[in-house]
Amino acid sequence: MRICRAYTLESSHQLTGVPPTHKCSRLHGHQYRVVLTIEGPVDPVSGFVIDFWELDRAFAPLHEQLDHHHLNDVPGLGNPTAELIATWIGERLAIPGLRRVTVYETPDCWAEWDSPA
Ligand SMILES: Nc1nc2c(c(=O)[nH]1)N=C([C@H](O)[C@H](O)COP(=O)(O)OP(=O)(O)OP(=O)(O)O)CN2
Ligand SMILES: [Zn+2]
Repeated sequence: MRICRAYTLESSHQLTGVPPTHKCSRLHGHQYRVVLTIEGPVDPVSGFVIDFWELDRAFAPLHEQLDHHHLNDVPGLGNPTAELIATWIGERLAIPGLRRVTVYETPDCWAEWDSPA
């Protein structure tokens, strides 16, 4: 079974790996959508793979660091592309069964980090 939990971030950034002529080298912001995907068996007592509240607790410190912040200033996120934000989140979340972190930069553009395990 797979379950998913989505969070919203309002953050600014500018990309440092693109030429100065690229519009994303300039300061701008996005409403990011972060989706955590967890895979595992359904516990026969709780009926849960994992309690959504446990996901909230695990993600809260990262949300605190990212939401309403300039992402370039977050340690480890010097060039905050969707790919590198998804990796940053995936590498910092210790959630049993975490399979995927999806970061939507816009409704039409997203990146997916898959757990190496
Ligand atoms: N592979 C990636 N490509 C791009 C990324 C990225 O993270 N990974 N990021 C950007 C910029 O951050 C840019 O802001 C993305 O927005 P864009 O696609 O331009 O969407 P808009 O909201 O600006 O919509 P438009 O319709 O294009 O105005 C670029 N590339
Ligand atoms: Zn952008």
